[in-house]
Amino acid sequence: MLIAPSILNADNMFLGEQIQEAVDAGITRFHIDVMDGHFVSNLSYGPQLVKDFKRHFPNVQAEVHLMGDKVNEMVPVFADAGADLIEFHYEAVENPNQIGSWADYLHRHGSRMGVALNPSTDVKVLTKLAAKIDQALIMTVFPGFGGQKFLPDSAERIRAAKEVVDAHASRPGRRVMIEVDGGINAETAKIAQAAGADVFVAGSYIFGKGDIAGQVKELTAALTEEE
Ligand SMILES: O=C(CO)[C@H](O)[C@H](O)COP(=O)(O)O
Repeated sequence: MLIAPSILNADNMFLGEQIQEAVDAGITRFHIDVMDGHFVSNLSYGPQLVKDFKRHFPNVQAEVHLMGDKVNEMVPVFADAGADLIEFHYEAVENPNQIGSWADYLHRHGSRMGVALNPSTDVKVLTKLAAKIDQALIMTVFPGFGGQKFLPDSAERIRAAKEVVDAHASRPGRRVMIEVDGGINAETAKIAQAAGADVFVAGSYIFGKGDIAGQVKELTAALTEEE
């Protein structure tokens, strides 16, 4: 189980301090939402943010969620910036048969690769990708903005995605992580976990309540408590 706070809801004027507070509370990976104003109607960060992040936090993972159309241009840019994992949208790629070669490219660069699926995309598309990718990001809201509500059919989609990746992960022991993103709080994280999620992206729940360490603690407790 891994919690990856999305910095989208952090206070940009105090970003370093807020990341440090989450690190001190036990966070080892951050989710960096990159939005192009076209694939989604919002704008956010660029490669300089990833470079600065890795300069200040070299031992903390930077996971980049590309919400943009220009996958072929952006993947190398963010790999060079030092991203530890890059995930782009299945809906944004022109030719899904090329996704496997991006996995090879990123592995050669020492990064990992994920594919993100919008709530309206059939998780069966993962069948052909599972042997190559490291992570499947199952969006639990439509991408673009933080602070939305976890979609009610998400548990079913997570369960179905897990079944597909487990069945097609190429060799025994190779595990494709299932990540969820959107509307994650202590309650929805447990629903997602019960359905098979491994990585939990939370933005407003961690950064929007004025007590980052307390929120990390609460989410960690919810995801580790015995039933
Ligand atoms: O990808 C995203 C938006 O497209 C964000 O990571 C996500 O929405 C996190 O915010 P919150 O936890 O507040 O829903």
